[in-house]
Amino acid sequence: MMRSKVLSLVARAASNRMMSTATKLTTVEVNDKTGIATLTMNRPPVNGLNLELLQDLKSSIDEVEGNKSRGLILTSSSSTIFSAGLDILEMYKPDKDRIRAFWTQLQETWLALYGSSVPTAAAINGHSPAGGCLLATSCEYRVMVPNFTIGLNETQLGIVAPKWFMASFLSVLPQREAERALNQGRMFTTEEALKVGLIDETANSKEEAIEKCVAFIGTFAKVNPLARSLTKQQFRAADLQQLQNERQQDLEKFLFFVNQPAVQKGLGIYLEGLKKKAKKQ
Ligand SMILES: CCCCCCCC/C=C\C=C\CC(=O)SCCNC(=O)CCNC(=O)[C@H](O)C(C)(C)COP(=O)(O)OP(=O)(O)OC[C@H]1O[C@@H](n2cnc3c(N)ncnc32)[C@H](O)[C@@H]1OP(=O)(O)O
Repeated sequence: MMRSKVLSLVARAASNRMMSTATKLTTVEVNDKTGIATLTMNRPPVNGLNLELLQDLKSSIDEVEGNKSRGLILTSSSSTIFSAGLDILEMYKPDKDRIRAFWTQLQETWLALYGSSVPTAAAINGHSPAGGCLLATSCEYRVMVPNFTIGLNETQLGIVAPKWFMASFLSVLPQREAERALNQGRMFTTEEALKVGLIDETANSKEEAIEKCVAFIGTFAKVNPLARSLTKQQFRAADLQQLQNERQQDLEKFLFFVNQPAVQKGLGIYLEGLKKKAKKQ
């Protein structure tokens, strides 16, 4: 390795603090110069959102809220996948207690991310279907690397995105665009996502995506943090309150829906298709 590269790695390590090492599925690294935290999902192969990853995500978001970071950038350790969305294995032939805990945790994680008091941005360095898109659209800004896809594809799996998934989508896209894309279960390429406004910028690499997220968060440098965060909360309060008010009904609806034989059959076929595709590669 060239000496300059070694020196730059040493300098970078010195200016970044690893905040959470106890959790294995996410890491939080705070840059000492910018004060911005990078939250990285690390559940190979596809960052499928299972109960444990959702728990780690929630505790990492809480950690960033608590450590006075100037902002939060959400990204992935994979070079091709931001997140494949909910881990379908949590929903297919589910364990009765675990699936309750799983959905409840998903609700909590969304409430924490969408309602976060710090500025949030997603450096989308890979595919981002369904729950992956939910995470990205829960942030305030999105920068995506080319040649990947993003969208809420639930109808393609024979499932229905709940109202709060739609709320995140609608905080980014105009209603007409959001409704059509959701009904179609449309996945957008990076270029299409930029055109329609689902993402804010493109970047040629994960590093560049993070730099652009840092620049976005930097736009708040001269804004009073309390005024900024209360303004954000007011924009998002109705969506957050709606889920808070309906959490139990939302859970029961999900359990009823996911346990329908037709839905189970559809999930089984979809999983089989994914596995066949993986074997061919
Ligand atoms: C009336 C109101 C009612 C309200 C009811 C509410 C009901 C709502 C319910 C649920 C909502 C769900 C939202 C979701 O997030 S569902 C998940 C949707 N995700 C997807 O469709 C993505 C599927 N995956 C892919 O498209 C690809 O895997 C991709 C992410 C593009 C990566 O491709 P590639 O790099 O080629 O990797 P492989 O396809 O080979 O996958 C590697 C292994 O990972 C497994 N895999 C992939 N995705 C998932 C997943 N989401 N869950 C579980 N497992 C997944 C895949 O099978 C491979 O496994 P293996 O190596 O064992 O064969």
